[in-house]
Amino acid sequence: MSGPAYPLPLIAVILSCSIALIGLICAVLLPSRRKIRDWQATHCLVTGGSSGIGKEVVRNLISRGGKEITIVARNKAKLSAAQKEFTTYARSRPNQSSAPTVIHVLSLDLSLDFGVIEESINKHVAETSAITNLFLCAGSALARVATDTPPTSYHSMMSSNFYTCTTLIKILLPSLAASGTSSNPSSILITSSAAGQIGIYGYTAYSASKFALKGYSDALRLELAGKACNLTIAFPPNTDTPGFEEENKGKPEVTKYIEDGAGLWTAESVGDGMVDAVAKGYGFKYFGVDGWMLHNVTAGMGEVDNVGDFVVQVFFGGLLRFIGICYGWMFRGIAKKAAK
Ligand SMILES: CCCCCCCCCCCCCCC[C@@H](O)[C@@H](N)CO
Repeated sequence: MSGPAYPLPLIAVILSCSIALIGLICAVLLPSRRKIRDWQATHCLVTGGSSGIGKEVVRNLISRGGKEITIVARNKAKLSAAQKEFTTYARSRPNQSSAPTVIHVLSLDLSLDFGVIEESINKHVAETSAITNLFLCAGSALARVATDTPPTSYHSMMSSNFYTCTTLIKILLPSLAASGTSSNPSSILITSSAAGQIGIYGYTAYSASKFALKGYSDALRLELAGKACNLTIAFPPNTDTPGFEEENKGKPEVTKYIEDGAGLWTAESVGDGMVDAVAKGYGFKYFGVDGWMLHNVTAGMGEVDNVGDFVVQVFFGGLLRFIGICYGWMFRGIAKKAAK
C-alpha cells in the first residue's frame, strides 16, 4: 500500500469545518434582513418620480400593489402627466387583489429652505397619510474637469444630489422609524452612483456629491440599528434617461470612455433592481459584474449583505485590490494619453 492512509477523510473534515466556521461567522456577523411583505400597507414617497429611474421605481411600486404613492418633482406639467399615466396604469394592473394604487403628486423644489420643504411635506402628509417608504431618486450630473467646473457647480451638485436626501430624511425619519414593524419594516432608498464609489475623471463635483451620500448612509445605518427601518444605498452605472442625454452635452471624452466600460443600463432595469433590493431588505444595490467588483473592493468597514459578498471580501479581497490597481493604471493611462 502506498500514500498516506487518511487523506480523503482528512480533507473532508477540514473542508466541512471551514464551511461550518464560515457559516457560523456569517450567522453572527451578517445582519438579519427584514423584507417588506405587505406593500398594501405602504405610502411611498418618490423624489424625481416623474422621469428616468424614479419613474420606473414608481411603476414597479404600483405593480407590487402599493397603497399610496406620492411623486415629488419640480415641474408641474411633468407631474400631472405622470399622475395621469400612473393612475391609468394602476387601474389596469393585472391580477389586482387590492384597490389600485392612489397616485398623489407634490410639486416642490427640494433646493428651497429647509423650513419651506418641511412645511410642504407636513401639509401633504396631513392631507394624505404618513409616509412609510422613502425613495430618493432625484439628482443631476455635471461632467466637467475641475478647471472647467464653476465654483457654484459644487454647490449645485451637493444641493441636488446630497441635500435633497438629507433634508427629506431629517423631516421624515421620526415617522418612518415609528411606522415600521419587524414583519413590515419602513425603508429609505438613497441613490448614489458607481461614481460615488470611485472618483472618475471629469466628475470632481458629481463624484464628491455621490461619495458624500455613501459616508452619510454608513453613519445613518448605525443610527437605524434596532429600528424597523431599512436603509438601502444604490450605485447605478450610466442609465439611459433624459437626464443622461442632458449630462452628455459637453462631457469630456475621457469621462465617456471610462464610464462606457460599465455599459448603459435601461432605466427600467435600474429602477426594478433598486425596488427589488429595498423589498428584500438589502443594504446595498450594485449592478453588473463591474458593480459587484466595485462594491466588494470598496466595502471598507461597512456591513455585509450576504454570504457571497462576505466570502469574496474576506478571502479574495487581495485579488480584487490587485484588479482595482490594474483598472487604476488603465484609467490613468487613458487620462495621460488624452492630455497629450
Ligand atoms: C476591482 C475592480 C474595479 C472595477 C472598476 C470598474 C469601473 C467602472 C466605472 C463605472 C463608472 C460608472 C459611472 C456612472 C456615472 C453615472 O452615475 C453618471 N453618468 C450619471 O448619469
